[in-house]
Amino acid sequence: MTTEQKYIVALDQGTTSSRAVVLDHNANIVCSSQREFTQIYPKAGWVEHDPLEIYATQSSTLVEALAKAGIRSDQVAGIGITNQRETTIVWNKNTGKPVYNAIVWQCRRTADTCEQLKKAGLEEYIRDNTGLVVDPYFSGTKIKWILDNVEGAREEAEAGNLLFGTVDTWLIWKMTQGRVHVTDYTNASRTMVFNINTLEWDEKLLKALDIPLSMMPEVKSSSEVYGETNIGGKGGTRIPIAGIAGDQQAALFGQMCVEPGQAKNTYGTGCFLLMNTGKEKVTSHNGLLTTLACGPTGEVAYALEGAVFMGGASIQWLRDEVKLLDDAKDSEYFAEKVGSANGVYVVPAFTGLGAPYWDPYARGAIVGLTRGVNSNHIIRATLESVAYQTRDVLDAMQADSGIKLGTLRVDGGAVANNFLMQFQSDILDTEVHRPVVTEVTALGSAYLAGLAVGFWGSIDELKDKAVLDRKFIACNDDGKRNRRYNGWKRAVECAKGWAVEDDI
Ligand SMILES: Nc1ncnc2c1ncn2[C@@H]1O[C@H](COP(=O)(O)OP(=O)(O)O)[C@@H](O)[C@H]1O
Ligand SMILES: O=P(O)(O)OC[C@H](O)CO
Repeated sequence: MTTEQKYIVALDQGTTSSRAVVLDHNANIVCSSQREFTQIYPKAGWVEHDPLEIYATQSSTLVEALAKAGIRSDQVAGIGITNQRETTIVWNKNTGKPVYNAIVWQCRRTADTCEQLKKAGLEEYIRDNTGLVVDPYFSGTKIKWILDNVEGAREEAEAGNLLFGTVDTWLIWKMTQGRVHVTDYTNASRTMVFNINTLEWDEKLLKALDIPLSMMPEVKSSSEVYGETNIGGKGGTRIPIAGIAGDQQAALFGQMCVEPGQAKNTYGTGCFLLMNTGKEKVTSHNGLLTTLACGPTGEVAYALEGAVFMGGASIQWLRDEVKLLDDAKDSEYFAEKVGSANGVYVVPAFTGLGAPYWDPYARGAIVGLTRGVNSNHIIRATLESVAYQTRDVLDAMQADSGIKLGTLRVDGGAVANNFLMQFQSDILDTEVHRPVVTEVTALGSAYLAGLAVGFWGSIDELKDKAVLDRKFIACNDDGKRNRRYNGWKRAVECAKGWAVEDDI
C-alpha cells in the first residue's frame, strides 16, 4: 500500500469533548468525529470527569471516524494522542479500574496543599525546577489528594499497585491493554513533580507530596512509537501509537511554531498562549510558566506559557447556566447589536485566575452595571474578557522574552467568532491571523505521529500546508484601547481573593 492510500489519526481528548480526526498524506482532514462527555461538579470549585467515559467516548470516535471515511484499520499508518493537560487519573494496575474520578485541571480543591508547599519554602524550588507556579492547576497536589482521601489508596500505592497518568497515559494504557505506561515531556512538565532541567521525575517533590515513584509513567519524546493498539478487537490490525503531546504544545507544533520566538494562542475551553524558546529555558518574571514543548523533529524544547482558565468556557456558561444563548456562535450576533459593552466588565474567574495573576481564591465578577445594561452588553463583555485576558498574558510574554509579536497566530473553537478576533486585534494593537483549518491541535498531534512512522519525511513537507483564512488588523485608536484595558485591570481587582478557604 502506498503512503497515498494511508492515513494518520489524531485523537484529541479535550476538556469538554473527545475527537478523532483523520488526515491524508497531504495533511487534509478527510473526516472527524466528536463526542461530548459529562462534566461533574461535586462542590463549588471542584471539577471531575469519569475516566471510563473519557476512554469510551474517545475510542468510539476513533471507530466512528474510520467508518465514516470508509477507511480500513490497516490503512492507518499511526495514531497521535493529544490531550487536556494536568487532569489526573489514578488506577489500580491489577483491576484496571480508576480509584477515583479524574480530577480536572480546573479543579481548585487542593488550594490548601499549595499553601502548605509555600509555607514549606518550596515555591522557589518549584519555579526553578518545574517551571511552574504553586497552584492547584497542576497534577502533583491532585495525586496527593487522591492518595490522602480515597480509602485504602495510599496503602495500595505503597504496595506498588496504583498507577498515575495524565489523560494521554490513561488512554495509551487502555489502548494497549495495560502493556504500556508512558507519557511525554510536554505532559510530564505539567505535573509539578517533573524536573525540566534534568528531564526526570523530581524525587524531592515526589517526597514532599508523598507520591511513590512507582506510580509514575516512563517519560519519552513526543514523536516516537510507544506501543501498538488493535482497532476492531482481538486479531485486528495493530497500529502504532506514535505521537503524544499536551494539547497546547500540539497546537504550537501544528501552527509550525517550532523555532524560538514563534507563538500562538488557542481559544478553547481556556486560552493558552505559548511561545517556543528553543533550547533556552526562559524564566518568567511576569507570572508566566516555563514548560516543555517540541522542536522541529518533535524533540524536547522549552516554551513560555500564559495559561488562562476561562476562554470559550465563559461563553458556554452564558449558554448553559445563564441561558442567554442557545448556541455559542450566536454570541457574535448579539455582541454586534450594541456598539460597546456600555461600561460593563465580566471577569470570568469561575475557577480562580491563572496567568498572570495566579489567584485560586478569585471568583467571577460582573462590574459596571447600570440601569441601561441589557443582555447584549453582558454577552459582549464576556467575549471581551477573553481578549483582555489574552492581552494580560501577551504583555507578560513580550516583557519576559523581549520579543514584540507583530502577528498573533490563533486557533481553537472560539476563533470562529469574528467579533472576538477583531476586538482581540484592537485591544492588543497586533494583527491576528486565523488559519482556514482551526483544528490545529489535532494537526500537530497527527504531524508528530506521522513524522515518527515516516509517513512524512520532515517538517519541511508540512510547512506550506497552513492556509490563512483571515487577517484582523488593529484599529489605531490608542486612547480607546488604553481606557478599555485600564477598566479591565480595575475589574480584575474586584474579583481577586473573593472565596474564603471554606468555599473551595
Ligand atoms: N463562535 C463562537 N464564539 C465564541 N465561543 C465559541 C464559538 N464557538 C465555540 N466557542 C467556544 O469554544 C469552546 C470550544 O472550543 P474547542 O476548541 O472545541 O474547546 P476544547 O478543545 O477546550 O474542548 C467552547 O467553550 C465554546 O463555548
Ligand atoms: O481542553 P482544552 O483544549 O481547553 O485544553 C486544556 C488545557 O490543556 C489545560 O491546561
